[in-house]
Amino acid sequence: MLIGRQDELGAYTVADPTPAQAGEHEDSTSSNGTPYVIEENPTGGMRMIANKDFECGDLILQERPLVLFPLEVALPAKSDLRLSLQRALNALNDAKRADYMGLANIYATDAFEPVLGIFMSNKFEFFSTDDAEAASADRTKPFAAVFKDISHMNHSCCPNVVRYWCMASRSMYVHAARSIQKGSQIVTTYCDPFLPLRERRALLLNTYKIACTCPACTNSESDANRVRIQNIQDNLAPVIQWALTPALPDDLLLVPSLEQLKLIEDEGLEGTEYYARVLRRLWYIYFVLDDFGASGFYGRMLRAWKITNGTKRSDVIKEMQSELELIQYAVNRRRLFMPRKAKLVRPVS
Ligand SMILES: C[S@@+](CC[C@H](N)C(=O)[O-])C[C@H]1O[C@@H](n2cnc3c(N)ncnc32)[C@H](O)[C@@H]1O
Repeated sequence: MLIGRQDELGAYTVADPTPAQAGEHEDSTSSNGTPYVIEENPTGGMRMIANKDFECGDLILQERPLVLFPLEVALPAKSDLRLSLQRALNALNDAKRADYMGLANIYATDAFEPVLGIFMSNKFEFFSTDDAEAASADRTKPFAAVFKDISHMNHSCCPNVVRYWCMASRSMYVHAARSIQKGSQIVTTYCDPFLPLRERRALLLNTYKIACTCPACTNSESDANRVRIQNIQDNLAPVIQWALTPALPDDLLLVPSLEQLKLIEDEGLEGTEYYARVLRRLWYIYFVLDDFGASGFYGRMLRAWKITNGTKRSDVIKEMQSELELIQYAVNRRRLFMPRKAKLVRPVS
């Protein structure tokens, strides 16, 4: 069941969810003081800065939007959008309306009215990960929303966060995709980071008036690196095959997997599914090699990645437990075919 009411133009009014409705998602940040601050950017506008150190997987914030629309309502060409926005704003209290009107408006000099310009400048578009109603009816229905804090996050093609929408709690979750030091800027991506540089450049300029200067946009090898990353398969067959063939070298798959991991980290794309693919491989490979320390390390990273990307903790644990059984099976079979080590013969005294 969706929470809140939807008016005839599609805007949702946001009602507080009960804990049960809020669903089972990652725990909140328990930090001393605020985990982030919004401050002026020396190059103009505002930005979000980490106010503490975050580890990969940490929850940075969970925020409910000021306004939320199905995307079909939120297209600027829709003449209803202005009216729908006005209604949504009227439903907010004065403080929240002031928060909305205080957000950046990159279209201030264009023909858009301020409420529209602010919406177009600050909206995030997303799919719901857990809306049972949408899942059965129309799983592909996207939404757009504007947030008081999240909308201050600037763009990078090497984002240090991942975000997902939880329909049950009507909120956006933002997790650290890698370690973020206190004082660093918290940045998300406004576009598909795997688009070629030329296409990202055009999209960012046309839609957000951004000339991106992130590490990926200033590295002439980044496009090729990102193509290589997209070639990483989600296929465990080669790992199982290797595990069942003890004659193959131990590092046959380990070396390329560690290289892939480094490539993704160098490109700042830890939040993408390709990172999870490599973590999963490393978790398997080290397990087969009896290096449980390293296997556990990558297994924990994979678990954090899955939770960070919106899978419920209990589902992740179930998923990973049944995967472990598969690895254990491969390991047992491998042992059967391993050459027995010669027994030590004690000299007869
Ligand atoms: C959703 S707002 C982000 C927060 C905004 N900087 C503010 O002042 O609240 C989007 C706008 O921020 C600016 N922006 C975001 N990322 C940027 C980047 N990487 N470089 C330059 N400007 C950026 C652009 O003006 C963009 O249209």
